[in-house]
Amino acid sequence: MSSTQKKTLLQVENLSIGFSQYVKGTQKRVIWPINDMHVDIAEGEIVAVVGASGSGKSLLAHALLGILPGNAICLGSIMYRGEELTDKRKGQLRGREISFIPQSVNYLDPLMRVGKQVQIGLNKKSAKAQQERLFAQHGLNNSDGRLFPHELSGGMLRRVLFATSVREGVKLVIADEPTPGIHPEALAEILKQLKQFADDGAGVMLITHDIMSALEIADRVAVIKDGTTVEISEAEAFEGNGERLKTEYTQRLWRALPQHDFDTEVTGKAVVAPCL
Ligand SMILES: Nc1ncnc2c1ncn2[C@@H]1O[C@H](COP(=O)(O)OP(=O)(O)OP(=O)(O)O)[C@@H](O)[C@H]1O
Ligand code: NI
Repeated sequence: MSSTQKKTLLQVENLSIGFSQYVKGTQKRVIWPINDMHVDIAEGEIVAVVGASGSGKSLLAHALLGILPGNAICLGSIMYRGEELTDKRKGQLRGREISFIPQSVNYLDPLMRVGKQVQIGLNKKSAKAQQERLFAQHGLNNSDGRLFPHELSGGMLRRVLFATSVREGVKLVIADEPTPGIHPEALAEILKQLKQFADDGAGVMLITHDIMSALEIADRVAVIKDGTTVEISEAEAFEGNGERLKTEYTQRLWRALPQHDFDTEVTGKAVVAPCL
């Protein structure tokens, strides 16, 4: 599906994020890990955001959710459903219309049973039943709900995190690396669920290192490098030798994936890969 056919849900333009830091004790300076980044998502569209570690993917997610640290400076324009996404609005929509699947399981409360955590934000009356349904859908046992985060495996915790994102009325899903530490079957299930969000009309931002998995469901791919957007291309452009990709950086990234080893042999040229 192309974004031109659908209504724009989210439009990020000229996003820069800086942190003021003290140097030499008292002198302050600002570093800018995100510089002039842009990305947009239409209703019902899945946009994968890929980029090397430290390129600024999580900061982008946190800026959209309004959960950047207090010393962060955020510039640029974030439009959501045609209106500026102010800090106040971010707070109102977070965990409701805008759903977040965080990168780290540390986002879970270590002192609260995981079942209870999944019930947060659900209608009080039906919360317990709905949580149990979500657990079943995510391959978790009913009895797991009584456990605390430290009593679950990494893979199980990721599934709990995922269950916290499924809320009625979700219009934008931001998933930050939802798949590491997950076995292939669960990976397929997560991709299927993200696809389901999109089929139900939500926009999905899928932040990941795993381009091949992302391409199974993504409509477009935004490539991030050093805090800026290098390229946004239709998922279909990621095929063959990557001739349809716009930048050399993305072409190198694509050709360096393990699946494309044979290309190096055919051309006899060594591919210098930007690492993901
Ligand atoms: N609170 C902070 N203060 C200063 N710099 C920060 C802060 N948070 C993040 N950064 C810097 O911003 C850059 C981008 O970080 P970010 O976590 O967004 O990367 P990422 O693309 O999500 O990486 P990964 O794939 O490893 O999760 C990094 O260089 C990081 O050091
Ligand atoms: Ni990250």
